[in-house]
Amino acid sequence: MAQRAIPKEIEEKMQKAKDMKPEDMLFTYKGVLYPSLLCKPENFKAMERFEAIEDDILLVAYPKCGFNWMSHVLKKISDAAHGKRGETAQFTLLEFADPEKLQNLSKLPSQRIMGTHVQPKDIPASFFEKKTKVLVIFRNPKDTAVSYFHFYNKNPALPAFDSWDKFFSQYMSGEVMLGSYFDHAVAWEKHIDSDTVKIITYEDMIENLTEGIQQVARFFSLTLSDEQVQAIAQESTFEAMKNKSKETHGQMGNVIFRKGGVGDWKNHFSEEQSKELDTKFEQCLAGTKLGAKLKYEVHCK
Ligand SMILES: Nc1ncnc2c1ncn2[C@@H]1O[C@H](COP(=O)(O)OS(=O)(=O)O)[C@@H](OP(=O)(O)O)[C@H]1O
Repeated sequence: MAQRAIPKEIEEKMQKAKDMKPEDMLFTYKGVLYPSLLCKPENFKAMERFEAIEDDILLVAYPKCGFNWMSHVLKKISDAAHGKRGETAQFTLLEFADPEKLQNLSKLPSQRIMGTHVQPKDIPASFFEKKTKVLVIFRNPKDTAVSYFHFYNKNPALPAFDSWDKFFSQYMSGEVMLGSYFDHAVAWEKHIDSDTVKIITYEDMIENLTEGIQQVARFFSLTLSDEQVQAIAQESTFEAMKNKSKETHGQMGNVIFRKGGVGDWKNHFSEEQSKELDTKFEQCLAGTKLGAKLKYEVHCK
């Protein structure tokens, strides 16, 4: 039986979306939009006080950059390295955990694996103070936008967009859940030389999943045999994960595992939109290490 990645309680909360007006589905906290059904302002207050420890694992991603993929890979790596089978504690996003749940997280035995979609400035300070290792997965901004557009339209807990053009314009201005892709990218660029932060890209994982798994394991000082790496790679392809998604993600399976891969932006962007995003990328990330890592010329031109 595959382990559930989306807890039943989150699915139950999302059922309430049927009774909600689209305008009530998101709320603003400190200038950023969050999903009303899953986050509450008190969650963020409790997060500020959360105590990380050095051997925790924190996975961070802007929405649609490959969080579910990497969280699956991480759990498999941790289970294999620690000789467990599907036992690694199920984790939820820190911002979705109410204060009581966050308190309970504190009682979990190590090695805890946690995740978040928030910007570095909103990550509990203790992660940085304790030098906890933080893995960040990024994806090129054009495919991220397309994935996000479909997510908004398929996710019952988010207000649907009646056109790609409308979504694109809000994505560019950062008026989407979790804010601007570019604010996240610029913020992570400042951490790129840190020994405790590793940034990996979706596209590099697509190109060489085995190498991606090895890099992640090495970063967390977890030792895997070649056979274990191969087995994790086989269980972590898009097809393998999509096939199991009903079991692991319930009704959200089809919403999250949509198409996978690189380049779907070419089926959505107009030439003008493509140029607009090129200019924004140039302004925010040209000449930066994260900009180079994203291989924009290869994946976005
Ligand atoms: N194993 C594997 N291989 C390749 N691609 C994968 C995989 N698992 C998930 N995905 C794709 O990742 C996109 C979803 O991103 P997230 O998991 O970050 O979404 S979320 O923000 O947490 O809802 C979404 O991208 P799109 O298909 O382009 O929409 C998923 O299909």
